Amino acid sequence: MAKITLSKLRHSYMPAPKSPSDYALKEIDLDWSDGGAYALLGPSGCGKSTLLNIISGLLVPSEGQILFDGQDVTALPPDQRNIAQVFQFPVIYDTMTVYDNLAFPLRNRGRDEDTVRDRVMAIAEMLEVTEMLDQKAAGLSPDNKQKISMGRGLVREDVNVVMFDEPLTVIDPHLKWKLRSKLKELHQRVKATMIYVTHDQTEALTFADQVVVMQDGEVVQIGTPVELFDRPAHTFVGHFIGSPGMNILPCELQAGSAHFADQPIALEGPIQGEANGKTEIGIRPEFVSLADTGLAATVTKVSDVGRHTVVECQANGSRINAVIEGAGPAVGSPVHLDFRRDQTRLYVDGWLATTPDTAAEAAQ
Ligand SMILES: Nc1ncnc2c1ncn2[C@@H]1O[C@H](COP(=O)(O)OP(=O)(O)OP(=O)(O)O)[C@@H](O)[C@H]1O
Repeated sequence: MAKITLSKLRHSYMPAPKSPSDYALKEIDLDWSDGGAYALLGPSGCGKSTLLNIISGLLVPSEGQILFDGQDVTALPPDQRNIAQVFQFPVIYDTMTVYDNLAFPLRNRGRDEDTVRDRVMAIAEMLEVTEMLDQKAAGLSPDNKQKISMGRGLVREDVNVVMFDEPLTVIDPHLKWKLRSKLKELHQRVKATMIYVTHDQTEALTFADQVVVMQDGEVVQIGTPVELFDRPAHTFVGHFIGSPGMNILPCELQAGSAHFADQPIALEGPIQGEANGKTEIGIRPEFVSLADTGLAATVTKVSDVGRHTVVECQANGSRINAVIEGAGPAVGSPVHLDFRRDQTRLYVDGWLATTPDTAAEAAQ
């Protein structure tokens, strides 16, 4: 396994790129540490496949370098990078048995049959497919075919990185959660460096220790699932992660305080920098509550989502979601909303601009 470094990486599909918008990947500097479980998360078109293809060697970046354990591999073709890849659709040989499919990557590299047997049996046991080893792959369900495809990616111990590209696309929704947790468990057992590419936040947050969130060719935040939820560095992360996502409200700054709908809104702490630009308040629905006083709003929708209720409100032309316990008020009711102060953040031009009030925290 290897540490992977992306240094000053940029890529444009255009022959003579000029402005930043001509680049599918804007400048990316990133370290993927040896043995880490990473997810690359972002909406369609943000540049995930471009980045994956650059790491695997299918694409040579317009600028910058890729290093494996400090060694420059930017110009190396895919077969010399020692990478395993699992794709959206199963890549297996239908006419071979499951055993031979799993053994293929090892036999291909000339491993002796004892080593092949040890590895295949270990991977089959981890994936719970031991009883299928003698079956022809052609007869397997799509889920099991994809499991074997994952097994082929994991069977070699000497790869630099295992990359998964939206691997659960073909999996039945009710089996997805099973394979998601299986992959997490597999990472803990095989301890390989793994990069999991997805546009699905649940998949990313279940699998990864560190999630790299991309938008429009840029990495906007790298963090643990908890960090991304607690302190989104950008409104995009706040909105993209969470269900429903963070409430983002336009606001004005007056003498250093944020005002929404002509009301002062207490922020978590001091504002860093000049705060020149578009100012917005960010607060997660989990920290908005219905109260006797506070921001006046009207309930527009109430959704019972199982463990809690999402109350959607309108205030001053903005939608504000609150997540509450128990039944919600009737649609059309006037309500007051209270924002938990230590969770109320300010964003300037999309980027987080407040820091926690350490004095208030210390007093708690
Ligand atoms: N071969 C290509 N030629 C020109 N433009 C491309 C090419 N491949 C991708 N792009 C553009 O580069 C940008 C990033 O695309 P990319 O496929 O990397 O995103 P993605 O996040 O993987 O999206 P998806 O999940 O839909 O595959 C997009 O604007 C896309 O249109």
